[in-house]
Amino acid sequence: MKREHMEQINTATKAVQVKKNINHFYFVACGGSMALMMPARYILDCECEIPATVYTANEFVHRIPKALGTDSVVITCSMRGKTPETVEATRLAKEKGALTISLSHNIGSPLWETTEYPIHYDWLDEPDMTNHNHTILHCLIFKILNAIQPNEKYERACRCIDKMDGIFKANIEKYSSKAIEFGANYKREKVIYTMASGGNYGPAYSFAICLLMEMQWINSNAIHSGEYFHGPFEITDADVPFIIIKGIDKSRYLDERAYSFCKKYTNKIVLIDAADFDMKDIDEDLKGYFASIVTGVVLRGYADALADHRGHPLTVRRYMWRMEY
Ligand SMILES: O=P(O)(O)OC[C@H]1O[C@](O)(CO)[C@@H](O)[C@@H]1O
Repeated sequence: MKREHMEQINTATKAVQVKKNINHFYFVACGGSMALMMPARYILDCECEIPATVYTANEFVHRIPKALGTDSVVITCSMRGKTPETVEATRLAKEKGALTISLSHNIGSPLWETTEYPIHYDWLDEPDMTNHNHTILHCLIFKILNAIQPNEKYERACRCIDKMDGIFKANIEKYSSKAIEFGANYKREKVIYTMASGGNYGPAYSFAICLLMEMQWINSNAIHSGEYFHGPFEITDADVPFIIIKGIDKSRYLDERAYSFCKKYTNKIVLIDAADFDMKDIDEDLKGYFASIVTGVVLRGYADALADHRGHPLTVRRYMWRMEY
């Protein structure tokens, strides 16, 4: 990881450490940037007694959570740093006295200027993927955990961060032919559902709403594996495609149950099982947490292949950033 990224993370962590009675961690962003925060919230929720919630920025702004105040830590994220809802949520949080930390690819953006503790991340043109948003956020979360409740586990987690570039690349390679197969076989589908739970729900949600709906104009919905049996399973049929993620965290059973049922009624399932990920050198008790960000990277490969086979670049939008909304 680049030195400036680590310094920004350490500065933000120190500011959190100074707060003695943190009442709530709020993760606030929009779309893909919000989905990015779900695995981070999952880690905090599993490891720490302080409540953590993910908000879409405009709901945060309009609802203004009652507990938001001087004891709160608000972590916001925006790739371009210009999404008005996210900038406003950060401004509001600061006004309420909360500690604000913001991740952005865009130094000097409105978000960067609004927040107290900005953290930069690189994106696809940076070869070392430990500088990308997912790993920067994981690093921040484990550093915060270690600052507020020191534990050798979190120190080990911080050391795992350096190994993630190799792990991402090994898994991109491992899944590259499967991704191409997916692109070729699914290019004419009008609808593709995703299903996951636990730390993998965020990547599944991001794939559904951003990569399929926004960037490919393919109908989709991210179904929570636990919720599948409470409505969505009624649409299961031989011609209804699903991408099912089986995680290796505490909710794996939910994914296995959904997969077992689904596969009885359709063969149109693309299964991505995190147990097959190449996670060498990651400590056993931390694999589940890191696998969720590998899922996102693997899914991105599937989206690239789909876009390629459809001749529909991921950059094309009809409305986003083009029309008034
Ligand atoms: O991360 P930013 O710059 O706030 O952008 C948010 C927008 O980008 C996406 O995450 C992906 O294009 C959208 O879902 C969302 O509207």
